[in-house]
Amino acid sequence: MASSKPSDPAGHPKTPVTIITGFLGAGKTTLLNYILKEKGSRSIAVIENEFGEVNIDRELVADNLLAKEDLVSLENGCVCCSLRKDIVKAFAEIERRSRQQKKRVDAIVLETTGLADPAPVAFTFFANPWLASRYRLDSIICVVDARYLMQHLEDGKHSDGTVNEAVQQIAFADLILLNKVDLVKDEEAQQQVLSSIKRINNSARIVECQLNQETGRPPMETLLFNNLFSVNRVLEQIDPQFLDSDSDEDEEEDEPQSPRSAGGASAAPTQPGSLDSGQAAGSSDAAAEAAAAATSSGMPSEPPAGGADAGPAAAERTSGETGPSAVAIPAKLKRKYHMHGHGLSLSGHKHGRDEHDCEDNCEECHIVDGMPIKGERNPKRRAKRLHDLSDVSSVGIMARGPLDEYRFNMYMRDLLSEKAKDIFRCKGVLSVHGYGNTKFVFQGVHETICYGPAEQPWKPSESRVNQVVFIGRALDRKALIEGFRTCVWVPLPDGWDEFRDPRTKQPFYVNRETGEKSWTRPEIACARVVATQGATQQPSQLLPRRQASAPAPAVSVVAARTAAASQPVQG
Ligand SMILES: Nc1nc2c(ncn2[C@@H]2O[C@H](COP(=O)(O)OP(=O)(O)OP(=O)(O)O)[C@@H](O)[C@H]2O)c(=O)[nH]1
Repeated sequence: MASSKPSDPAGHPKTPVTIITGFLGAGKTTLLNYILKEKGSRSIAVIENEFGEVNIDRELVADNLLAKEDLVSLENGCVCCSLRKDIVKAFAEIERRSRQQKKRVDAIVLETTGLADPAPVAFTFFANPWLASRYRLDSIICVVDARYLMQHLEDGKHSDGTVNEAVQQIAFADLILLNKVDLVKDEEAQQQVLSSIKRINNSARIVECQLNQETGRPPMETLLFNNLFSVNRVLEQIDPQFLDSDSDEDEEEDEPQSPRSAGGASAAPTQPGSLDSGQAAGSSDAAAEAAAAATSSGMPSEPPAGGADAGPAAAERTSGETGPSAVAIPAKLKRKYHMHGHGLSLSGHKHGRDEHDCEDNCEECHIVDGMPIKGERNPKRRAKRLHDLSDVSSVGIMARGPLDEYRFNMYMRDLLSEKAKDIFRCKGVLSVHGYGNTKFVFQGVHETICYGPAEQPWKPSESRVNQVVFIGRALDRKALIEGFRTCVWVPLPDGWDEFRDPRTKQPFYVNRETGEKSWTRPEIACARVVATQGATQQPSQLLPRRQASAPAPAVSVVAARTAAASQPVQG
């Protein structure tokens, strides 16, 4: 177990897991930061999943963590599809770290990307014996953006049967935080949002809130350790096939491999996503280490009922050999699951060769205690649901050097005036010229955009790299990068000073010697003159040497393109 004894007020022996879901920009990280700030003496580990090429959330969450080891990042993909296999590895990594540091973990919060379908994520806690033996799904919290919900529901309508992420997120929620109520003043619009939510999910608790305001947040005790997740509710009201396997990915390789089964090979995450190895204390084989640590460390660990305490791989072995596994599910569910899985009667069904009763345990059906055993699964699968993100991509940009405030504002203004509908989300961490050590955070959800200082300034040892990510539909990668490149501040040519129009804040430039005033930044004006006047003017006369020879601002683009951007993926 991750902890010596989780301090779960409900008295559960398993560590509770809270999944935070909700569309891009709804307020998930704001909620997570609130939880981390208000957690009191509880020790909370975080698994944070980021769709974008550049991980901004890690930066935004890190300040509220007691230790950087409390955060495991799953980057550049969705835990519901491309990174699904990494969920178990992330939990194993948390266990490895908590053992190493001899500290308990009371609860784990998993923040999914705004494009994730929570169903396959939740399913993993039932399908994977190792996870199921040590963790319980406490609740799925869906943060809803009151301002953009209607647009997201409408945008997500697919005639081809693919998943609408916004609908799935609400449908699977046990608690819905209807956030940003401050942005919807119109009562009719508020009612429309509320009734749309209720039409999708009328059993979840809905709490209207304003997560970015101290006075608008729900009480902490309603968020964690609330034991709201109910498999029965999911089966009865949302997805009768919830517990059926849904993809080939649930096969053997779903598990982190044991050193034995993998021949010592690394279970390192595969592209496009990656477990945040930067903070993984050098471990790329989290599962193997967890297995080793479990047997060698002096850390007390919970003995799960199924004897699956020696890491995920061991759980795989024991559940297959000795059963029953540690998975405890209600009798009603077992029956339901079993009926599902077989599509036959609860007992006395045919296996092709003989007929027998196997309600709870059946070697032939690979059912132990009513649950499928890893790799020896119930053969019936639910129809695959396409989690189609083929037209959604992310563009990550990293640039060294402070930004020119005005140019960056203009760049964003022009971009959003054209593409706000398609840019679902943009965010970044910025260094801005003229603001000393202040680190700026920039957050955009469609056309709503805001900048503000981060909780912590740039540290002296920190490399000041601007990091920005855009997530949306039909993004023009080249234009985004080129545009951003022009925002990096470069020194003025000698003899020029910058001023600001007091009303519009637009900068203008004055030549000290000649008194010439220009609204265009001199070095660009000079370059244009050169271009248009050709050989009649020498560039070196117009462009001061310092400027002419100044190195181009280093703008680098994160190489990997989000996998989901190029092809539909299963989830
Ligand atoms: N007006 C308003 N803004 C809010 C509220 N809650 C959060 N925000 C802002 O919404 C923006 C997005 O918030 P995040 O918490 O980063 O959203 P997210 O769901 O984590 O975003 P992704 O992880 O990118 O999907 C930030 O600028 C927040 O400050 C609120 O109640 N009202």
